[in-house]
Amino acid sequence: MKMRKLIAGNWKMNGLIAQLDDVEEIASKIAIYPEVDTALCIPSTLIRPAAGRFPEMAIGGQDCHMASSGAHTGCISAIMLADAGARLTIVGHSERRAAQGESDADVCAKALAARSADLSAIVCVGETEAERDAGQAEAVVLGQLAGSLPDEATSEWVSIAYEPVWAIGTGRIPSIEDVAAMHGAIRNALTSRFGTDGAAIRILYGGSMNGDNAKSLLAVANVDGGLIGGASLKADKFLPIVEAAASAPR
Ligand SMILES: O=C(CO)COP(=O)(O)O
Repeated sequence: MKMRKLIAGNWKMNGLIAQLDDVEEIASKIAIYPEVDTALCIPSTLIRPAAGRFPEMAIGGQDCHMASSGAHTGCISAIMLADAGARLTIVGHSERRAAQGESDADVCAKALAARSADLSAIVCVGETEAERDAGQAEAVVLGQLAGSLPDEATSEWVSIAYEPVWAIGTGRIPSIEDVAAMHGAIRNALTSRFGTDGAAIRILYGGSMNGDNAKSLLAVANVDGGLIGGASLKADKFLPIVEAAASAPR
């Protein structure tokens, strides 16, 4: 199925107010690529200033609590993200699954909380290196997908990000064949669970995507965009990925 590519940045715990100058550069150039959807998931402290200064950019959060409010010191709810001007949020990133012990059921509840606040959700899945070496990559990823995606998921508000844990921040990426196999397996799982709409849910690849490898990754069947960490922090590293998405087959 032909679909618009989505290139989303994940700044993680990086970025002070001065770094909004990079967002300004990105925001001023994305109009050159109207065929690509772009988003930046930035620290919560920057959402309000970024959304106010760059209304043309889709600004997002990187996590949300499953509850809308309450006694959860240090947490942020989806409705708070939306109130600050976010249009989307990442949920279930492997760094949170590992460091905060988030389960598939937690991620599922967070995705539903995002939906309730009218946010889109990027739901992340991905295997560790040990799991891949043991030949379990596909089973792990499909298991995470089954548990992390709510039955209410539709292509309107959900994207998947396949991020092999061992490819994040390492400069290593899977072979093109392995990317094709995993994205194909995810696509099959989506269509068997959600029918024709499952064919329209975007599946992003994440993990060391950069201006040099984006073109070949984005040409793979069922790679409908990218979730970009390190290379999203600087406009001159992020924009070449958007450009590669603009010229990639749809
Ligand atoms: O974790 C990632 C995006 O969510 C990927 O990070 P890198 O692009 O820095 O490898």
